[in-house]
Parts: sequence; structure tokens; C-alpha cells
Amino acid sequence: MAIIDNFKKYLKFKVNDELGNSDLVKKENKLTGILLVNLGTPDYFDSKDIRKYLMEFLSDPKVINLPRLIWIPILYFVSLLRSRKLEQSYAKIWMRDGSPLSVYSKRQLLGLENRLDNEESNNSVKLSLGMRYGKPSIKESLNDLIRGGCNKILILPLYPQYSYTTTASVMCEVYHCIRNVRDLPEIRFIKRFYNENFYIKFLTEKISSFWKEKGRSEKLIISFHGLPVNSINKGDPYYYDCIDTANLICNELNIPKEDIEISFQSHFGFGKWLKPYTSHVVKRLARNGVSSVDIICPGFVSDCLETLEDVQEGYKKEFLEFGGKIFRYISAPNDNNLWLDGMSDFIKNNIKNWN
Ligand SMILES: C=CC1=C(C)c2cc3[nH]c(cc4nc(cc5[nH]c(cc1n2)c(C)c5CCC(=O)O)C(CCC(=O)O)=C4C)c(C)c3C=C
Ligand SMILES: [Fe+2]
Ligand SMILES: [Fe+2]
Repeated sequence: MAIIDNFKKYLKFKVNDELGNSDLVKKENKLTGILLVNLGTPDYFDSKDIRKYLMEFLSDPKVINLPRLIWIPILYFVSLLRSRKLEQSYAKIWMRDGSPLSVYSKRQLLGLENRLDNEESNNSVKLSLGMRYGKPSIKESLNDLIRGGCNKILILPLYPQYSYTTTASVMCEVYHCIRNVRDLPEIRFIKRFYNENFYIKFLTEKISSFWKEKGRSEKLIISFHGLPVNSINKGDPYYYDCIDTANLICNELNIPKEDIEISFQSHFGFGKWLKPYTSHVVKRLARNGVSSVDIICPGFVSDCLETLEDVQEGYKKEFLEFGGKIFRYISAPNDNNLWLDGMSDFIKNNIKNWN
């Protein structure tokens, strides 16, 4: 009998070996992965790297919805001109370890790792950061999580308001990246979080403490990144998310609607973009004798080119040129501890009972 048993064992080994499977061991994948995704930014502030980033960003059909055959040759020149223009802008805001968007996103990752690692769950959570354009890519960060043994992955695009051009683009990229994975992890997406308690509470407490410390300006401008009106007409709910965000902030602060202005910054190319433009609002207020404004940009969880250059520098200059006296930018959440506490609770709530 022993001889037969040994022969069977030998045969089994032989068969596995021939199939190249002798080292097949069932991997225990039972970690929950959290993939934070932000827009991305150039690697460095020289025009070559900026152009590379712009080419990737603006050739995404979810961002610019023109026929490829027409758009790509145009983009070749647009990116050349724009990258030269942006070189100086990026240089002004660049930090020791990179662009602000990259530095703050990495600090957010670290802060969340520290908070979620401390759980009694024994490190059953693994975090990673991916950028929709540039580095680290969504593909490599997702791979890290999957290879690291995550069988459930929560995707958290760092955009409070949903847009087809940003959030949906992340979702599509994630599905594209895992299309060839044999043992797919379960995937959950956070579509938006502007209406979550932690987000509204953080922003309003930030504004209140800013006012307590420095006094309150005559107007509060709530400025969002712009979007082509065409995108809204096709069904993108971004505009309504922005208006909702502003109303929630206003209600939580308990201030009258007349004290705030909602506006949209940064338009690109031709065509109609969401109005009123922040630039127009800033000039109108100054012209009408408003001497002080505070401005907050609740669409950005990290400071970046848009907030530091366009808002803090550009719109301030315009306000002062048109007769305004005080223009103060209230910074993005960045790596604030209370913000990270709120985010980590939000993540915990979204993964509990997921088994
Ligand atoms: C058609 C073009 C663009 C759409 C649509 C768009 C939507 C959109 N973008 C953000 C967030 C950010 N955009 C940033 C920079 C940026 N955006 C565009 C164009 C569109 N954005 C360009 C060409 C650029 C580069 C800078 C410039 O040329 O002005 C950034 C900052 C990146 C950084 O490195 O700091 C962010 C953040 C959102 C949320 C959004 C839709 C709602
Ligand atoms: Fe943008
Ligand atoms: Fe801009």
C-alpha cells in the first residue's frame, strides 16, 4: 500500500511539475486596499515635463471631447505654447520636494497610513496613491495593492464634487488597468464627498477660525474649478454639486446668502465655460466699492497651481488693481490633522462591514 501511495504522490508531483505548477500555493488575499487618486502634476517645472503632463492630461477624451484626428495635432501646438507659459507659474509655487499638489497628496497618504495602521484590525488595510496623469500612475499604484494581497479595493478620487471629466475619468482608468487581472478584487468607488459631514464641518470650522483670528471680510467668494457648459448640457452634474457645496457651507456658517459669491475659475480654450468667472466677480466687487474679500476653493483638497497661482496671486492682483484693499485666500485642507482625522473616519466607515 505504501508503495502505491508513494507512487501516487510521485505522479501528482510529476503532473504539477510538468504544468509548471509545482510551486502553486493559494495566496491568501484578504487585505483591503485604499487607492487615493488625485489629478496629477508635472514631474518638474521645466517646459519639457510640463508639456508631457499636458499632453497626457489633455488627450484624455473625457477632458477634451473633440474628434482625436482634429484635436491631437492641435494639442501638439497648444501644449508647446502652454507649457512655456506655465514654466514660470510652476517655478513660483514649486516646493523642495515637488509640486504642491504632489507634496500634499503624499503627506495625505502618509497621514492616513498612520491613522489607519493604528487600528486594532492588525494592518488589514493597505494604502496607495495614484495620479490620473503623471506619476505615480493609477496602474502602478493599483498593481501595488493587488500584488500586496488586497482582494477589496476602495477607490477614493480626491475630488469632493463629481464630474465626468475628473471622477469618471478615474473610474474608467481603474477598470482599464485591471482588465487583464485574472482574480479581480472587489472594487468600490466614492463618487463624491462634498455633502459628507466631515468635509463641510472641516471647511466651515476653517473659515470660522480664520475669521476669529483675522476678522471677517465684506464678502466670501466660493470659487470652483470651471467646466465647459457643453459638458453640463450633456449631463455632467458638477455644476449642481458646486452650488450644493456652497449652500451647505453658507447654512453651516449661518450667514446670509448675500454675503457669499459663487464663481468658477480657470477656463481653457474657446467655448462657454461655467459662469460667473471668478475673475469677473473679483473685479465687479472691487469696482462696486467692496474693499475686502476672503476666498476659498472647496473643489481642491490640496493646494496646487490653480489655487496658489491663479487665486492667491492672480485674482488678488486683479482685486487690488480694481480698487480693492484686502484679498485673503483661505488655503486648501492639505495635510491638516483635523482634515486627516475626518478623512480616515470617512474611509473606515466606507470599509466597515465589507466582507
Ligand atoms: C478642458 C480642459 C479642462 C477641464 C475640463 C478641467 C477640469 C478640471 N480640472 C480640475 C482640477 C485641476 N486642474 C488643474 C490644472 C489644469 N486644468 C486644465 C484644464 C482642464 N481642467 C489645464 C490645462 C490645467 C493645467 C494648468 C493650466 O494650464 O491652467 C489642476 C492643477 C494641477 C497642478 O499641477 O497643480 C487641478 C487640481 C478639476 C477639479 C476639474 C473639473 C471639475
Ligand atoms: Fe483643470
Ligand atoms: Fe489654470
